[in-house]
Amino acid sequence: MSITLEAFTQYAPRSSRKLLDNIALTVEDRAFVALVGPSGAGKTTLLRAIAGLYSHSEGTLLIDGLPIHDRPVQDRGIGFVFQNYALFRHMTVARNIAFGLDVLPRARRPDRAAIQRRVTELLDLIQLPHLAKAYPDQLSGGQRQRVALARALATGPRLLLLDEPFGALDPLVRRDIRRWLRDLHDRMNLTTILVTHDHEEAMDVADTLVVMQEGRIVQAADASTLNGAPQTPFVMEFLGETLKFPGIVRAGQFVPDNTDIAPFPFEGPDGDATAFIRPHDVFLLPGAGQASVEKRPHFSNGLFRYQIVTAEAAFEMITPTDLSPQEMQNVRVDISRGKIFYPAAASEDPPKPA
Ligand SMILES: Nc1ncnc2c1ncn2[C@@H]1O[C@H](COP(=O)(O)OP(=O)(O)OP(=O)(O)O)[C@@H](O)[C@H]1O
Repeated sequence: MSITLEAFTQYAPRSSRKLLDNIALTVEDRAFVALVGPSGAGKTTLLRAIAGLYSHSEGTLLIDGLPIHDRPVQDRGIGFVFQNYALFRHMTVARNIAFGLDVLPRARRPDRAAIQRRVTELLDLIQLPHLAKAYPDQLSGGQRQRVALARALATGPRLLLLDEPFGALDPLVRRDIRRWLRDLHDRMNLTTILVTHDHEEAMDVADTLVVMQEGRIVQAADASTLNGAPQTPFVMEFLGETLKFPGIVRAGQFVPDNTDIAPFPFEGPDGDATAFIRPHDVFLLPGAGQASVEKRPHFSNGLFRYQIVTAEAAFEMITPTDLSPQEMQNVRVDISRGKIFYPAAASEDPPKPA
């Protein structure tokens, strides 16, 4: 199922306040898209708008090429899973899954045997056939979340909208269930939109990440484009630990204010600018400067952290190399893999909430 939003603006109820501002987004049929961004960025609002849950909007919202409100709710083919998965506690797992079919108008409702078959299929799909008669309180968080997904899938939706569905799960279960979800998405030819504030989760599971800030989309791209070519400082900082070094672009070079950081070639207009860089893209030039380096006690995923102390600032870098004492003396710092932003790029970011 494809979704197209053009110049889409969503207002708060009975107010002229814009919750979504001039959204342009295309989600192709069978795509897996993650909406990411800080709290209050408008992720849930956008998901609910796509479900057609709001009025009071302007612009275009098409589902498979048709305005969403032209279709009756039951014909939209949308399954929704919320963060708190809200299973009915007094119903068994099987009844929870059957719920969406049980409440269909009589003319559209499958007969009892067909509903039973569908529930059995879905229990197999979520790998919980033995828990048909269990109650939600008897399940783990991961199992409950799978039941919530099965319930959303019962009516055969083509579009799955998921609002922070893994929020309550521990990290290992979270990773397993999102891989499982991705596999399910592929096997069932679904179109899936997932809201998460966890960009690593989004990169792990989605084809496209839509980065939101203050009701707007700041960049929509695959993970490697976002990492390699973030469009604004906000996107770069949102996606991971970032070091910032102010300086100036002059005659084809970026010259950092901090003299312990080596200038490097950069083609761009002359003027004030800031180099943004990930700590693992920082390198050292031993014997070329005055900065000192100290090893930090943290070691994880085969990576070492080092504290670099320059005359002007101290910051940390990450490297797989266990540096020798010689490599840690009188260093100059190489940040030539950094991304340069001019002040205008920063001011294009919407203001941060107070
Ligand atoms: N019904 C409403 N009336 C007024 N303001 C609203 C309404 N719903 C949401 N908002 C506001 O819209 C903004 C976006 O909220 P939304 O829940 O979409 O953000 P989010 O990115 O999903 O955040 P979170 O990660 O915290 O869930 C917030 O400032 C919120 O207060």
